Amino acid sequence: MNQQLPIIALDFGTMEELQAFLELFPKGETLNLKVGMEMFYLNGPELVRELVAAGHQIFLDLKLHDIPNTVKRSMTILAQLGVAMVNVHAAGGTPMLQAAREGLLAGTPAGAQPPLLIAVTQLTSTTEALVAQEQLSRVNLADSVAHYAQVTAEAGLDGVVCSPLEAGDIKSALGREFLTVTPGIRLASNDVQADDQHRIATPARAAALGSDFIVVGRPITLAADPVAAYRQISAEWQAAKAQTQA
Ligand SMILES: O=C(O)c1cc(=O)[nH]c(=O)n1[C@@H]1O[C@H](COP(=O)(O)O)[C@@H](O)[C@H]1O
Repeated sequence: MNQQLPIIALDFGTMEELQAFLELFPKGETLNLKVGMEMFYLNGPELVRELVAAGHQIFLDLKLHDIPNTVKRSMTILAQLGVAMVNVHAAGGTPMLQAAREGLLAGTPAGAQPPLLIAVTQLTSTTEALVAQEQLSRVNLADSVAHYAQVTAEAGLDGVVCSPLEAGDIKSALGREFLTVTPGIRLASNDVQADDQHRIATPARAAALGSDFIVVGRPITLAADPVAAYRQISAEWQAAKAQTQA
């Protein structure tokens, strides 16, 4: 998956809305696209195969969280779709994380690269209060994220989903190769519109903090001019990335 390009979250309620969105882009342009639960429940594997055939790089975001056997068998099936990235919840535990990896390897066609396997630490919609009061965590949100990242790395996965605010600490603790995929992206001009996200940052700040991939939905899909918003976010992300590498 091309780290220079934001991953666009395709969160649409109908296939017509999705098609209308994709048709805004020049024909043949390769995009990083995230198919999440909404689109997958609507049109499932067929949609994923179509997007892959059109040359796009797909993050299949189904956040698997179940017993190891179920996750393993499901991953074996998903690995056959030709996607570039899939995810699970780190809270599923080490046996489930390892089972996910085994399932992916078993299902990847001979000669093909297995999809990157990423674990969600704490959702970017999660707050300090929720971690304390509902998860009854003995540690704060940042420490919980760091711990889940450690567990994920030890289980042999490729990286985590976290907020940009936690990416730097995770990279310092677990190394440059361990990937951080960060949703919760808002432009400075729409910081006030955090929607249901609680731990947010701009594309530039996410790059400065060490994020490897940004995932962006509504700031692009709901923009008056989605392609212009995508270009603006891409430019900001790429410029800040280049600075961090200089
Ligand atoms: O795994 C994800 O992609 C994910 C994890 C997380 O912690 N937070 C999060 O927002 N996401 C996804 O990232 C996208 C963010 O969308 P926007 O808030 O519209 O930019 C949504 O499709 C979420 O499902």
